Amino acid sequence: MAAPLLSLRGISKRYGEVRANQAVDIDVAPRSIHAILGENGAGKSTLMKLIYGVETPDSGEMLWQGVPLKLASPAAARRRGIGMVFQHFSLFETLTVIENIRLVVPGQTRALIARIRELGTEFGLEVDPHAHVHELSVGERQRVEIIRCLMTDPKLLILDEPTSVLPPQSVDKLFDTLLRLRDGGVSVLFISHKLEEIRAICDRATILSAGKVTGHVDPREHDAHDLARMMIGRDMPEPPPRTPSEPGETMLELIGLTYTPDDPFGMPLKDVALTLRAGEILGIAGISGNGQAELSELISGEIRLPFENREQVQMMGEPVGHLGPAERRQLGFAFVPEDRLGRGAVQGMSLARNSLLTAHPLGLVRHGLIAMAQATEFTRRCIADHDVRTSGAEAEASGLSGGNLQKFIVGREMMLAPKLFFLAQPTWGVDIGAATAIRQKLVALRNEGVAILVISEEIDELFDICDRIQVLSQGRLSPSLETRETRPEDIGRYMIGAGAAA
Ligand SMILES: Nc1ncnc2c1ncn2[C@@H]1O[C@H](COP(=O)(O)OP(=O)(O)OP(=O)(O)O)[C@@H](O)[C@H]1O
Repeated sequence: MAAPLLSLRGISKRYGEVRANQAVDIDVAPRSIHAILGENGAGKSTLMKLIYGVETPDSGEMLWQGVPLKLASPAAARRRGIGMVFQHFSLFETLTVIENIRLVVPGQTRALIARIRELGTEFGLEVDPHAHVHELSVGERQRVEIIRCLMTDPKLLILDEPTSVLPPQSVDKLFDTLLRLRDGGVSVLFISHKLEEIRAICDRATILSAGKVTGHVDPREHDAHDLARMMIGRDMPEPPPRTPSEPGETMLELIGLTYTPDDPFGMPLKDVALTLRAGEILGIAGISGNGQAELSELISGEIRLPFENREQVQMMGEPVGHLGPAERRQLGFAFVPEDRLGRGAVQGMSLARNSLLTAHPLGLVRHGLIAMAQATEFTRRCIADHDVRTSGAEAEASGLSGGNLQKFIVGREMMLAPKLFFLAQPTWGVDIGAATAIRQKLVALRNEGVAILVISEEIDELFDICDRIQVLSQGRLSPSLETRETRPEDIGRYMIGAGAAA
């Protein structure tokens, strides 16, 4: 390989007892797309934070074009030519594209606009500099983030799970951009759990396991099964078995649900109808931003309807549209929100205290006082049964890797033994082994008679586990489609609002 652009030698980083990176050696070649693969908690994000100057290594050396590199901050990394696009975007919605860019990139507005257009044409990142960010799709927002990085002429661009937020059409467009960037002389470091994507565009892949490098491979020479085996140390798990079942009583019903959000950037829902019975899994397909957030909040009770419209949402046969989340939970409803940091868990609290948030009715509070021993015991069981990799019940939620926190939240809600279980993006950021485990558990619950509603952008996931699928597009819900009689293209047609075809 040509002299590396970036070399890591013996890089280690600990958080307390956790050795997040141990003696990591990696060479990133110039003009390459280099994947970092590994299970949840393997240390991928930590490594990227070290390279971008968010954290400093405890030991080891980084070399940039052969010269030792010490970074005190992300600003220092950017000055050296290292840029990073985070999973959670950092744009101001009420400002325009150019206003957002001007906040971090110096220069005259006219020259900046010309440069935005130039980069857009060169790398397939077309976006209107005068558009307000709230008007843009997720794919377009990501383009703005990438353009903003490119304005500082980076030689290395780091992308942390860039495709997890994108609909399929935008993924292809992003890959086209990354290939053009590579051909234009930029190297890309790319974290993803999607092995097929890695095979499609990466020249090299480094596999991390428990903080250590366990291999460097050319991903094009291995199939997804091979890569999974290297990553998780065993064969790729089988998709969950779905046994035929006779659906039981209706557990959730939405009847003519129409709702206009207060938020001017929200998506109104129009005449949404669905029925979910005990012993079935219903999937809601579609791209976020088409009413998913509003629908989730109306089902969870975070948004309440006026009393006179309460019949539009029914749970276990009762009208609940006017009730809040706690009252709905009392009926046997459990809920995993899409936003695990803002609403699923409180970052600054221990896992045991996070258990209390929703599991308090299971004897974790007695006579109005927290029963800490019970909360700890509940949390230990959740950690053990759901393979949450953490130091224990006292660990703070903020110290868990993204995928492990997701496993904890899903596990906590499953332990409530709900009759009606609703999950939004249940395996977002979860590695392939753990995602299959979650899907298997959902199917097992369905076989036991639980009614399960899943909102997901991952069509494969919905086809794996759902009995029926409905598509949410522009605030309208399609009719119910039997999964076994439906093809992904049928879902795609509803996603773009085209409806059924012969
Ligand atoms: N700020 C922190 N405090 C304590 N522990 C941390 C902190 N950040 C990361 N860790 C721990 O370091 C390990 C590596 O975490 P990291 O986020 O790098 O994993 P990852 O491979 O990116 O995982 P995922 O795929 O789930 O995002 C995990 O055990 C995590 O709990």
